Amino acid sequence: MILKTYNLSKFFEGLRALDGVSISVPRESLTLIIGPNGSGKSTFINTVTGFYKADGGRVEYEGKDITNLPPHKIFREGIVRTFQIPRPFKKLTVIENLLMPLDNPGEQIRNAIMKNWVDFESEAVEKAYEILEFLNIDHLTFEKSENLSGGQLRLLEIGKALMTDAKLIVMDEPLAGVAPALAHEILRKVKELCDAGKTFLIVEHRLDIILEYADKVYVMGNGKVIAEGGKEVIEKPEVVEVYLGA
Ligand SMILES: Nc1ncnc2c1ncn2[C@@H]1O[C@H](COP(=O)(O)OP(=O)(O)OP(=O)(O)O)[C@@H](O)[C@H]1O
Repeated sequence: MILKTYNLSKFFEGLRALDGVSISVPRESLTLIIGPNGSGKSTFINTVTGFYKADGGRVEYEGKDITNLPPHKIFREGIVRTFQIPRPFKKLTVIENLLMPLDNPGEQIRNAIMKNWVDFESEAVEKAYEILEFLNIDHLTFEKSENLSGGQLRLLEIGKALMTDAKLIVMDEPLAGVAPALAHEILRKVKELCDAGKTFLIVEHRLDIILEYADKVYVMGNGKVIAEGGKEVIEKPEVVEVYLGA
């Protein structure tokens, strides 16, 4: 297991947003977290990646306790979180956005704006081109990000995550606003990346599209894990019930 949580809890003014969540994320796989609105999925991801402080429990990454480390330290351990709302710098091109590091953008933003390409290491530039090719968006290399479709923006987000060399990529609703054909393409790329050594932890609502790609599924309800298993887990009565009740 690359990531494990033990009884992870997070309270908001008495509300148990996470109520003792224990999950295990197998290496080089796609682990999916589903559940109705407000069940705690985003809170879970935010707590694992250090954006929220846990009120109880433990997070282990590669066997190391990373509970409540600040986000930049968790990032350095090898976990990258892509955001629910893609936020590339709109006026910059795709390649410029890729060359912008996720952890410490300050100096590099200036370089990109000033077009100081020489300041980018040629190794990074080469890697960016390889990633664009792999993601089939190399025709957009010099396109301004504001001209990208929802799905293309998600691919750019994945590209940014790949630039970091993180082993675990955490995504919140990567298919929101993405047309079905491109959504499937994104997921096929995710699976290829799993085969190449990456691990994905994904929160997603579009079960009709994503379920067939999931290696492991956790279902949340009211801040707890109410079911886990393969894709057939959604047929369990307790899962149907939690969705109906929501
Ligand atoms: N920063 C916050 N402050 C107060 N309450 C919060 C905060 N973040 C989340 N909550 C509450 O915690 C509960 C779980 O919310 P969370 O966003 O984790 O659910 P979710 O499963 O991701 O929902 P959705 O699918 O709608 O994104 C909700 O009741 C929500 O209102």
